[in-house]
Amino acid sequence: MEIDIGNALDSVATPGVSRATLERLDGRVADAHARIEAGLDGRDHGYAALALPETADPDAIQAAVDPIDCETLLVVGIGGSALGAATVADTLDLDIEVHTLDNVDPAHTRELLDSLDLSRTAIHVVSRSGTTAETLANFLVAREAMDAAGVDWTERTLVTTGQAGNLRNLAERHDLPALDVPTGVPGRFSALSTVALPAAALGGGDVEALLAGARSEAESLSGSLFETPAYAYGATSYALAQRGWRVNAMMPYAESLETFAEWFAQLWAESLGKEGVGQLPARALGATDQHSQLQLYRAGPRNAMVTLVRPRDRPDLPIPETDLEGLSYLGGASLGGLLDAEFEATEASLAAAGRPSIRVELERVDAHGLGELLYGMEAACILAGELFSIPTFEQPAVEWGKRAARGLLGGGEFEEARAVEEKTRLLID
Ligand SMILES: O=P(O)(O)OC[C@H]1O[C@](O)(CO)[C@@H](O)[C@@H]1O
Repeated sequence: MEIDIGNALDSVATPGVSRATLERLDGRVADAHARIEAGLDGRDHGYAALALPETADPDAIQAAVDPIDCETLLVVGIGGSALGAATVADTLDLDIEVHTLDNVDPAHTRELLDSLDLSRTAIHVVSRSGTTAETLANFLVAREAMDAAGVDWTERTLVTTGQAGNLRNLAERHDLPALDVPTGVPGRFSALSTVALPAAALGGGDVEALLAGARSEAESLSGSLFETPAYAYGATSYALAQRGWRVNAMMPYAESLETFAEWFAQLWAESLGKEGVGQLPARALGATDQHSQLQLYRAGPRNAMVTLVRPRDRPDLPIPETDLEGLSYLGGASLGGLLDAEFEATEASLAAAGRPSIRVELERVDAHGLGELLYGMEAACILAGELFSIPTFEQPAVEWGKRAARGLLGGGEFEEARAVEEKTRLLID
């Protein structure tokens, strides 16, 4: 993963980051790296995520999926328990279809289950806590659909969960194959583990290359942002946030990385959105969102930095020659050439408007490249969390709503549920 922070400098963006600021910030990066290294070595909660390229066990994951014969995998999970697998499945060319059930929309769940040949479908149900209502509800619905189709779901279900919890109990009661979530790794940092790698292993994806890509990023971690791409990204995003750029539009120029932008959104929002700080991650796609969101990023409030991601090498498709008026400049070019021109033009257009962007380049979008990107962004996020001085690995703010929903469903007495009923109303219809 190569990072170019040139367009975040104050010679380009207003306000941008001066080189002197980056030099000063590098002192704090060295301290943060020392903290990260100690946390990694001690396998401390959260930091343990950065050890996954070493601690993940691809053979155990392969052994868990080998008995499963399917054409379709249904990943039932939410947040970090779904986005990693969805990113791996949407980025890599797997030889199975992977669907993610990560919401409780009845119409969507019904439609998805009806569209599947359940006799050729396997379920990977994932929940670190083992108690997440949406995941367990969807699993109960999916297994009932298999029952109704005369399919033995116990033969086609793999579980990834913690040592305890409803899902662990269910796995034990039905003797389901179960993998452990990695110890000390919050969901949003767990893609390179038993949480998302089973989808890759089941679909013939190159798990070793994914981990090798992550390992190459791990080896680049050092005490300086000027030598560590991930830290350059994290530190510069932090410095831009401190200067009012509180939105981070993640804009990959590859359709296969669209879901990666969703994965990044959880990582960045749930890790850094605390104590009044953080950056709002916006999901964008290049070149498509040049025609929807770019107007705002160039001419709206001066609060959005853009992260532009692209592979240097990609399969291409020639544009046929044409004698159509005004189109000859396209004829003979290629879609990849056009996309790269769009990438560079968009980057330059932001600079021309004094708006910061960071360029992220991979050699190509493959298993190794994805491993680099996932690990690199995780390390960048952890570094940014150190600089923001916030508890990166917790997400206490999400619990209020869970208690309220549980109370509304009769799952216990929760004052939050009462607050829902006391909503202030001003109806206009
Ligand atoms: O894996 P679990 O425990 O089901 O949690 C799913 C997701 O829900 C959250 O806890 C937020 O509610 C995320 O941090 C997590 O990725």
